[in-house]
Amino acid sequence: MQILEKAPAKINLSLDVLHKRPDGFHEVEMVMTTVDLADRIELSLLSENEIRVESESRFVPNDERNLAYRAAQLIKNRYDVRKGVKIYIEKNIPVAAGLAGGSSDAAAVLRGVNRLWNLGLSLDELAVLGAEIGSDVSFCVYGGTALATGRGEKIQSIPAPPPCWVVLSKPTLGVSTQSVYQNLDVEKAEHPNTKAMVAALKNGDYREICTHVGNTLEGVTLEMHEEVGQIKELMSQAGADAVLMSGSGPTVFSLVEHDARAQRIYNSLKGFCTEVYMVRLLGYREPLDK
Ligand SMILES: C[C@@](CO)(OP(=O)(O)O)[C@H](O)COP(=O)(O)OP(=O)(O)OC[C@H]1O[C@@H](n2ccc(N)nc2=O)[C@H](O)[C@@H]1O
Ligand SMILES: Nc1ncnc2c1ncn2[C@@H]1O[C@H](COP(=O)(O)OP(=O)(O)O)[C@@H](O)[C@H]1O
Repeated sequence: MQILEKAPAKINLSLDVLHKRPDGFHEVEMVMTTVDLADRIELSLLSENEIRVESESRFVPNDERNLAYRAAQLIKNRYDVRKGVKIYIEKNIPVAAGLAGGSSDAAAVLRGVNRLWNLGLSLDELAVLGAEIGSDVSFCVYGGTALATGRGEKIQSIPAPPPCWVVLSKPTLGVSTQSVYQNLDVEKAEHPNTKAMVAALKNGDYREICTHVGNTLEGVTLEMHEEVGQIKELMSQAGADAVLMSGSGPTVFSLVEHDARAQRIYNSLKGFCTEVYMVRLLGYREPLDK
């Protein structure tokens, strides 16, 4: 028996950091949405009682360091499952990019082993488990568009943005989420208007969505890596409707309504960095088990 799960990347349409908490994490308000750039996860039963991870990507560890491995291990231990699983990861999402690739793989494994091992858990139950793996995993369990609060694990579904193109561009450097949060000065940083973003989504108002994109972490990563600013500049010059860094970066995305303009932005970025993608928003909760 083989199970396939699509593990899509996310972008943060807005990301506000409110304050640092006593547990070391930061309290956030994030509006997140999935895009059609996805890893493909294949799960199959193993005759041995073990977890095996395989991938052709040289950036992905094949042991406990892999979030997909940890997801299988967590659910196996919690529900005392005495069966094995082979997890094959076709890696298409850039790694350490601010696109939650690892978190989405972990979420896909939670959904997938739930089916493979006939555990009958709900998405809400999987999302609670996901929070033990990482702050972004709960959102990735559901996909779609949501307001994420707490340290990112409290999820409220909201309407998807109107259809548009998303052009993503990642400079050839990785960013550690932990170091970006460590270097953030919450008082001095810029803060987006989360309420206005949520209202824009509820109203299906594309222009207002573009007006209210914002990311409190952007200034920190911009300060560390000038390439991020250069990509932002190129995208704006090429006519993007909105330009923002996703998560802790370094990937920058633009939202674009018109096909020809999206293609122009894609082409102009291709001359600047190798990892450029032009994709559609997924945005809504699609059945993720294709
Ligand atoms: C910034 C965001 C925005 O979506 O995404 P990425 O840039 O990683 O994609 C997330 O908040 C990242 O979520 P995730 O990558 O799951 O983070 P975790 O593994 O839980 O935490 C990594 C480290 O980031 C810091 N951290 C994370 C989340 C949070 N709300 N406050 C924090 O201070 C902590 O130092 C933690 O040790
Ligand atoms: N399945 C996985 N895919 C990608 N990265 C993974 C995975 N499992 C663990 N990692 C590790 O997690 C770190 C962050 O990866 P990723 O989720 O791609 O970034 P981000 O949190 O910035 O979106 C990387 O250092 C990577 O080695």
